[in-house]
Amino acid sequence: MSDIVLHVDNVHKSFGGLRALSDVNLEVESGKVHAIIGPNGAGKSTLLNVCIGRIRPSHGKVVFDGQTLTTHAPHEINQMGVSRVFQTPEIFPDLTLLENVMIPAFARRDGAFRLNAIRALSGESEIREEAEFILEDIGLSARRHHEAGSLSRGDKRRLELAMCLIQKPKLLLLDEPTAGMARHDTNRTIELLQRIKARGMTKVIIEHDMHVVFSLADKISVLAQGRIIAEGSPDEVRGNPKVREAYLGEAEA
Ligand SMILES: Nc1ncnc2c1ncn2[C@@H]1O[C@H](COP(=O)(O)OP(=O)(O)OP(=O)(O)O)[C@@H](O)[C@H]1O
Repeated sequence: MSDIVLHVDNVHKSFGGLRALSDVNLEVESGKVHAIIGPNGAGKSTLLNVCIGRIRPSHGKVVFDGQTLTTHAPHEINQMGVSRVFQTPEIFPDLTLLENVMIPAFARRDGAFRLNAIRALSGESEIREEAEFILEDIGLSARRHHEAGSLSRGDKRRLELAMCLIQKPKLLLLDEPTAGMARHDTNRTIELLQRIKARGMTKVIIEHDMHVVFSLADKISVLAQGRIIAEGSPDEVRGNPKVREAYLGEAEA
């Protein structure tokens, strides 16, 4: 029997007269990678932002692990076990990579970022060890004492992923995790996400790069003009003529 951890239930979102999402329903299975694809302006980021509490839907709700997310603030949703990687990395450029990865661990433990407590970090050996392990895992260990602002865009995105992983989320939401990366960085990120998948973490991923989508996704939902127009396994979606017309044909042309 399937085990659904995330339900998007009849979600609508309008910005003034513009309908960004219309009657969107999704079911995300525990431990799986669920990709959301679609052309530019389809509503993918809006949907992700509804899931993390940054945008309130005009109608409908999102339920995660039996709790309604749409009535909670972003930091409360984070405390419930939902982490996200944004299109533009949200890191602390003046702090070292190690400090960047340690801070969200305090947020997970204390319920808030303790930016002013950086000097106390050295005493937190358990969290430091965990952060060192994660930096090793994502291949940034050699630069752990460098300032995060000195990293390339691709490495900043991987650092942000590490900042999510230390929170041990039950659900990880990724908004174009490989955007702006060179092919070898993209492949490293795919390999990292495959390793995380093997550990059973549920993921929702928005991605334009079909190589990434077909390498990772168990299920794909296709959004076009704010509506889900197709859903299924990668093979089902690849062969769906509506999808080819709305998106894949365009991407593969
Ligand atoms: N805050 C906002 N105010 C007004 N319109 C918005 C806002 N956010 C998004 N939109 C509009 O809603 C629609 C969906 O945008 P969204 O960013 O969710 O699409 P997307 O599928 O993520 O696109 P892309 O792939 O280009 O990132 C677009 O027409 C966009 O211009």
